[in-house]
Amino acid sequence: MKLGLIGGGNIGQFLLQRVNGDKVIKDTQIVALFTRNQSTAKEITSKFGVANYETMQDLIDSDVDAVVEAATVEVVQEFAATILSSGKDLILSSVGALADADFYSELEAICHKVGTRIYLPSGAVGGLDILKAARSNGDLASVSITTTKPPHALANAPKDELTVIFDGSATEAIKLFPKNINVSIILSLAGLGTDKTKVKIISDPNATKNSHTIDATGAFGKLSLAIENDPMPSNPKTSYLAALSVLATLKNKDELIRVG
Ligand SMILES: NC(=O)C1=CN([C@@H]2O[C@H](COP(=O)(O)OP(=O)(O)OC[C@H]3O[C@@H](n4cnc5c(N)ncnc54)[C@H](OP(=O)(O)O)[C@@H]3O)[C@@H](O)[C@H]2O)C=CC1
Ligand SMILES: O=C([O-])CC(=O)C(=O)O
Repeated sequence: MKLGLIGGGNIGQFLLQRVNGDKVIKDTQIVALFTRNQSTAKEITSKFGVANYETMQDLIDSDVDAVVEAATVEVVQEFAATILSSGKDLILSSVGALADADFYSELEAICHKVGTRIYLPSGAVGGLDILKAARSNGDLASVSITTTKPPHALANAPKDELTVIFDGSATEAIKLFPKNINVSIILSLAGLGTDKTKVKIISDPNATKNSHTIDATGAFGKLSLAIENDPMPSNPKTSYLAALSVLATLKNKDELIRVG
């Protein structure tokens, strides 16, 4: 499989190292890159042997089979429809873009018409299997997530005291923190939707990890899941697990026997 990559940052460079450098996925290579910073693009192209495209359309017109996004919510909003319409599958890191129900429906309609698929990795959290199973019978009653990060991993967070900087719905959370709370949208999509998924974001000056606590209730019983994520060294906002989950999605994309 030939992959195109959007975004040469933290997750993008991790994928380049594992897929192209270490060849961890048989018969799969990242062959094309579209990113913003052209000096980073030059370094990446010479280190990993990918072609750099200065416009998204040029990448779409290339012979890639699928496109992996590791950029921003805005980039997904701008380019997802064109990519899917061109017949290429899309694997997203910035899943927060799908919080907008109209945008979600628009992309779903394109996939239906063209026969393409969107893959949404679990990101920096887990428990999606439990939410999906509970929801399948209409028995999921509540879902909430509390995210705690150090102030330097959040936007405009107070530096010296533990502060709840957001308390509300996932719908509002992703608008205010598009680089921090994609996790609330993957939980919403697996569970009760963005309006009913409750989100709390805490800035903790003593935190060294990106922690997420997920609570859910329903006819199945009660879920309580706490994860303490090590941040990526190159971008403290992003947990290492988020990058691993994209790699796992690529590895499992065409699997014949599906787990979960
Ligand atoms: N689903 C989840 O659980 C998680 C999702 N994420 C999300 O994944 C995404 C990637 O994360 P990460 O790799 O850490 O982010 P980085 O900031 O490290 O990298 C983003 C890359 O995208 C590039 N970029 C930004 N804007 C554009 C644009 N308009 N056109 C082309 N390229 C662009 C940046 O270029 P430049 O160098 O010029 O800035 C940079 O190379 C983010 O949206 C993040 O919020 C992160 C963690 C968890
Ligand atoms: O990486 C994390 O811990 C969570 C994150 O940034 C996001 O969901 O956007």
